[in-house]
Amino acid sequence: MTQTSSARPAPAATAGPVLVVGAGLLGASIGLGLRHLGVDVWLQDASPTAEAVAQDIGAGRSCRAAGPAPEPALVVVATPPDVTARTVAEALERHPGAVVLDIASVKEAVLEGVRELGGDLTRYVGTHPMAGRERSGPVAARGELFTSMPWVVCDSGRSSPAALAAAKNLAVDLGATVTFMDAREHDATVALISHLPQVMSSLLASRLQDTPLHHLSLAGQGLRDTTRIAASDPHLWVQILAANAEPVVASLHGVRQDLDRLIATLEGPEAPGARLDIAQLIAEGNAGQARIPGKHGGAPRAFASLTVLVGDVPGQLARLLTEIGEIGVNLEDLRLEHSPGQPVGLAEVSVLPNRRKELVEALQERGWKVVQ
Ligand SMILES: NC(=O)C1=CN([C@@H]2O[C@H](COP(=O)(O)OP(=O)(O)OC[C@H]3O[C@@H](n4cnc5c(N)ncnc54)[C@H](O)[C@@H]3O)[C@@H](O)[C@H]2O)C=CC1
Ligand SMILES: O=C(O)C(=O)Cc1ccc(O)cc1
Repeated sequence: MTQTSSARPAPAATAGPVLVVGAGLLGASIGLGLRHLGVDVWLQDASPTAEAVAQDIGAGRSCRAAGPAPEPALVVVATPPDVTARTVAEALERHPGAVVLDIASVKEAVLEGVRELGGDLTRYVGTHPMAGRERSGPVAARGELFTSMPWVVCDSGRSSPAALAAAKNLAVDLGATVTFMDAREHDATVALISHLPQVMSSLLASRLQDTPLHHLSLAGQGLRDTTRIAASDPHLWVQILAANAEPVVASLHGVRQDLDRLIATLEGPEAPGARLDIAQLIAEGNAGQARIPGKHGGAPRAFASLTVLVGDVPGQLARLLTEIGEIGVNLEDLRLEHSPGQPVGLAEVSVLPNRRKELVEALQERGWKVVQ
C-alpha cells in the first residue's frame, strides 16, 4: 500500500480531479499511484466499506464521506467487467466535460455495451493494465502495481485525440508502458497470454483438492509457480471468461489437441517414436517459454541462478543482498523459498551468467553456504 520511494516524484501529466468508480484492487491501486503524484482523487464504490477502506489507505477521498466531489476531468471505471459498460455510459452522461476510461480485462464486450447504451464514444477509451494480483479488494492495492508493466489502450474507433492522450498520460504517470491495440486484437491476445494461463492454473490446482496434505508438503517451486493464479477471485474470472469465451475456446482446442497427443503417446511409451514425441512436446514448451519477454518488456534473457542458504534470523536476507551489492554483481531476480518448520530459507539469486562463478566464490569466502 505504501510507495517505496520517498523522493519527490515527477509532476503528473494527468489533470485532476480524477473520479475512480470501483475502489477495489485496481481502482484503489490507481488512486494510490495518482495520490503519490499529488493528483486530486475521488473514490466511489457500490460498497461503502470498499470506499471507506480505499480512503483509509490513502487512495483518495470517499465521495460518501468527503463529498460532494468536484466535477471530474477524468473518470476511471474500475468495476467488475459485467457492470463496466453501464457504469461507463452513466459516467459519460453524468460528467459531460470528462474523459471516461475503463480498465476491464475484456475490451470488445465493454465497447459494444457502451455503443449500445448510446455513450459518447469520442470521450471514451477502453484500457487494460496488464498488471494485477490474485487477490481482490482495496486492502490488496499497491500504488506501484503498474510500474514497468504493459498497459493496453484501445481507441473506441471515435476516441478524440484528447481522450487518447488522457488514457496514455494515466498509464505513463503510473509507470506503465503503453501499447495501442484495437479491442478485438486485445481480446484475442489476452485469451492466450492471460486467460488461458488462468484456466490452466485453475485446472491443475483443482487436481489437488483431495490430495493428502503429507503428499502436498513435498511440493517444490514448480507446483507453486504453476498454481499461484489459481487463488484468483472466481467472481471476477467467471465474468472475464464468459465475456471472452470465443478466443479462449480457440486456445483450449489447441491445448486439447496436445493433451490428446500426449495421452496417446503415454499410453504406449514403449512404442516406436513415443519417446521422441514426448521430447518434442517438452521442447515445444521450451521454445514457447523462451519467447516470453524479460520482466520489463525487454528481450528474453537467460540468467544463471545460485541458491544460498539464509538462516531464519532477522536481517539475514538484508545482509545477503547488501553483500551481493558490495561484491558488485547486479541482482537480476530473487526468489525466496521457505518451508514451514525449517530453520533456514533458500534464496535463489539470478545474475548474468558471466558473473555467477565470481559471485559464488565471493559469497563462499564471506561464509555463505551456496547449495546449487
Ligand atoms: N484483478 C486483477 O488482477 C485485474 C483486474 N482488472 C480489471 O479491473 C476491474 C476491477 O477488478 P478488481 O479491482 O480486481 O476487482 P475488485 O473486486 O477488487 O474491485 C471491484 C470493485 O468494484 C465495486 N463495484 C462493483 N459494482 C460496482 C458499481 N456498479 N459501481 C461502483 N462500484 C462497483 C466493488 O464493490 C469492488 O469494490 C475488473 O474489470 C477487472 O477485469 C484489470 C487488470 C488486472
Ligand atoms: O497475477 C497475475 O500474474 C496476473 O496476471 C493478474 C491479472 C489478472 C487479470 C488481468 O486482466 C490482468 C492481470
